[in-house]
Amino acid sequence: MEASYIRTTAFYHYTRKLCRCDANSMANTLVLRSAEAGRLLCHTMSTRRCCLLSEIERKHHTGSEEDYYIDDSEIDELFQHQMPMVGEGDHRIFIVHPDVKWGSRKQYLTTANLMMEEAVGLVNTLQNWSVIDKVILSTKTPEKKMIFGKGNFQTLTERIRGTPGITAVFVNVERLSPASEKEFEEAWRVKVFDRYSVVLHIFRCNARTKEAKLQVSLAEIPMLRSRLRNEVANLDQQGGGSRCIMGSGETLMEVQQRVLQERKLKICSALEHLRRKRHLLRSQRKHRDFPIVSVMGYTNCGKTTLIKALTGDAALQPRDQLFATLDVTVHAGTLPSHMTVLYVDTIGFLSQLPHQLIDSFSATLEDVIHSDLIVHVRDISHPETVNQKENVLNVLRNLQIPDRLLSSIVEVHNKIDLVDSYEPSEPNSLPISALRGQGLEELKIVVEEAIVKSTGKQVLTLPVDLSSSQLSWLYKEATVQEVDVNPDEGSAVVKVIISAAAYGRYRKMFELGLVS
Ligand SMILES: Nc1nc2c(ncn2[C@@H]2O[C@H](COP(=O)(O)OP(=O)(O)OP(=O)(O)O)[C@@H](O)[C@H]2O)c(=O)[nH]1
Ligand SMILES: [Mg+2]
Repeated sequence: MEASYIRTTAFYHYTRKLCRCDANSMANTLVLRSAEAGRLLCHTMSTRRCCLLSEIERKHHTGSEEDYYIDDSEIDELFQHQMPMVGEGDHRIFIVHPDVKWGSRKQYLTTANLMMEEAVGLVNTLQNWSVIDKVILSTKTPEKKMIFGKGNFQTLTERIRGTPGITAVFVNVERLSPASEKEFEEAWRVKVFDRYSVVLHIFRCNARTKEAKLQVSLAEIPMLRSRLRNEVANLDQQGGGSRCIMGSGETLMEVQQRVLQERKLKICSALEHLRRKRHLLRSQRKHRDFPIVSVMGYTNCGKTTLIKALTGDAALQPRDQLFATLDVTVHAGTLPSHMTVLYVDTIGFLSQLPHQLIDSFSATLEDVIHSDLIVHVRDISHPETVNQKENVLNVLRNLQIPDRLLSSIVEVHNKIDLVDSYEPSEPNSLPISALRGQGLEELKIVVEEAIVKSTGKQVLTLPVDLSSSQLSWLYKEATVQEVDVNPDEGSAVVKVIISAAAYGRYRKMFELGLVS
């Protein structure tokens, strides 16, 4: 039987299968087997989901409250069924770092050795992944399909093929083009990953909450798209990929792209739902007038450890792992004046993190834009600490963080316990050890001063009549620092930190005598 006929028949059965899907079944994993190639194109598809999607899309435009709701089991299902980008199980990795020696692509903020160290760190973060061998190769054309020159590529191919046990090669570039990936996989006969796929896999392994799972699923879509393009190009070469599936008027590529587009729409809708919920929580927090401090920094610098030390929140779990925190979480702590602040723990930064990945997670960082202060934590014991700082500041600028926040950042030098005879290298930075609890009281004082400044709160001394509800009102709406009671007169002098809005309300209620 002619090969293209077999393919067309396979597409036909595939389409029929799509149409015959039981509308009540939650998901149907459809496997298209291209008979002669023996390849599997597995794609998850559910007719019910498609209906749901159009419904979501429709509601999206009408904008009613429960529009975006997708229950937990559906999110889990979506997350589980989306193809894991780098395969399951163990990997023994060969790392290649293409080093650009000059030109616009050269990394001026770092060195090839340090970039390689970071790549090793990424691999070691994953359970059951290990580095078998690694090499730094210079290149002039990192953007070209082949990246490496002919001679280098040949030597590299021989070395990879000659090293037993390798299951994948990690090319330490932000993103490989589908063509390069295909070329390399054919030459090296193992899977090929780039920074995007490895980081995304770490995210996938660490995603615990609904939002993180949805964001990972969203970030995976561009990879699924390019993989699909590769698969269809392969079939095309064999003469059938872009043909219409019988009777449908759509090619396989178009069907698959549509499925992905629909999936993307669904994820975006669910994220929008969660974002709205977060917005509501944020406005409730604001209403309660608690200042918000966002704790940011490079991955593994000690953000979670610091918040744990400042708040005593036992639920926080610092881990010696890249991207241990994938969700924004909020934790209450107290400053020296007894003011309650909310510390926001954020996702860590990494150099050369692909933009699509940042985009997917930037929604998570929305809270930062609405905070009153940013604390930038630096791992001062890290050899790359200066470059890491630059990287964090660059990302913050790109995230459109307001100038008022950028200009008031409190910089913290963490892990001083790991640095022999630490000497402050920069003015206005605070040395601490979050792990050992060093420098935390000083940090709290600085945070308090910065908060008072940024929120426009004022420290006031108010005379209070103890027979009225003034004092309890102040305890509720402001931060009471000191109460000096005069028992004979039944009054007190109270030192408070209070916002302009709360003071306005106070005056209206008590000083103007409306309430006693
Ligand atoms: N020696 C020392 N280790 C620290 C200090 N602060 C944090 N660590 C360690 O650094 C590792 C990372 O800490 P985390 O608090 O999880 O770092 P993070 O910035 O939240 O990391 P991500 O969430 O992955 O971005 C853990 O093993 C901590 O115990 C410190 O002051 N001194
Ligand atoms: Mg963390």
